[in-house]
Amino acid sequence: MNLPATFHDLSGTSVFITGGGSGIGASLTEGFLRQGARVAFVQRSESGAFCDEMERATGTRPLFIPCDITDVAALKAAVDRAAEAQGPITVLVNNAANDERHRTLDVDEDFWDRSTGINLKAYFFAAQAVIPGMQAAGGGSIINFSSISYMMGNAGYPAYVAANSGINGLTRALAREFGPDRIRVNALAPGWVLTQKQRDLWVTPEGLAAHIDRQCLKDSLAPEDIVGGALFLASDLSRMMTGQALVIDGGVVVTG
Ligand SMILES: NC(=O)c1ccc[n+]([C@@H]2O[C@H](COP(=O)([O-])OP(=O)(O)OC[C@H]3O[C@@H](n4cnc5c(N)ncnc54)[C@H](O)[C@@H]3O)[C@@H](O)[C@H]2O)c1
Ligand SMILES: O=C(O)C(=O)C[C@H](O)[C@H](O)CO
Repeated sequence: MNLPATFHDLSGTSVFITGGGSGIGASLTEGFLRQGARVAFVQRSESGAFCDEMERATGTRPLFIPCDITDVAALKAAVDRAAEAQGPITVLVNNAANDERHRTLDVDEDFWDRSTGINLKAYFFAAQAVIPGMQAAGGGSIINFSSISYMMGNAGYPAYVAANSGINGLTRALAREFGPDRIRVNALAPGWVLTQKQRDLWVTPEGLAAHIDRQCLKDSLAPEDIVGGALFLASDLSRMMTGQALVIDGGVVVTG
């Protein structure tokens, strides 16, 4: 990954990323490591090979903690372990999500609870787990990954879309509550980012062409394209920015 900028204040920072071993999360892990940050990440699947790769590429090994983020006690234990090993967490990236497709008339209560458990509830409890450490450290930055899916009004995964809208409400509420502690809380909403998983599961030539037709910029987005926005929101460069949603989508959703 070639990063054209250095955010000096991120060097040595203790960063915690959910789902930091694959997809966009893997690029976030690499991006923060390249800034000299100490990165801990959680996900369910084994990540030894990815950590080896990161150590080779950046000179620093991320701390991988296996954890299902829908298990709130395990999530809190993972945050505590990361803080103990790498110092108080001052950057939290709520990135892990599940965009499994479903149809409204097929959804039962169990599916709804599982979906919102990953896509919304875990965001809240990860924030709750890091906030006392951020308060003690004199501040921090929480970055909540959302999605343009709810701005576009996408069909095909209503529980996911609802959670992504909810993430913006949560972001604003936490920004208001913890602003006096100098804890900034922002959302980052990517457009369609062509991870390997997206290519394997959801990308069709027609679907992609129709989507790019809606973008102002006609290139497709790669995971690396999202990293700069996350580094900016983590860094003091965005010192007075909180409660906002930063959209990186090639211009599908025209904001302003
Ligand atoms: N890829 C896109 O096109 C796109 C578009 C808009 C928004 N986003 C958002 O960006 C973020 C990352 O997306 P992505 O496409 O890289 O996702 P992904 O599905 O490729 O990766 C998600 C990560 O979360 C982890 N994860 C999932 N469930 C978990 C659980 N219960 N416990 C622990 N870890 C778990 C996975 O292991 C994986 O590492 C998400 O918040 C997503 O909503 C992605
Ligand atoms: O899945 C998401 O969160 C997306 O935003 C993906 C795309 O924007 C979508 O699949 C294109 O219609």
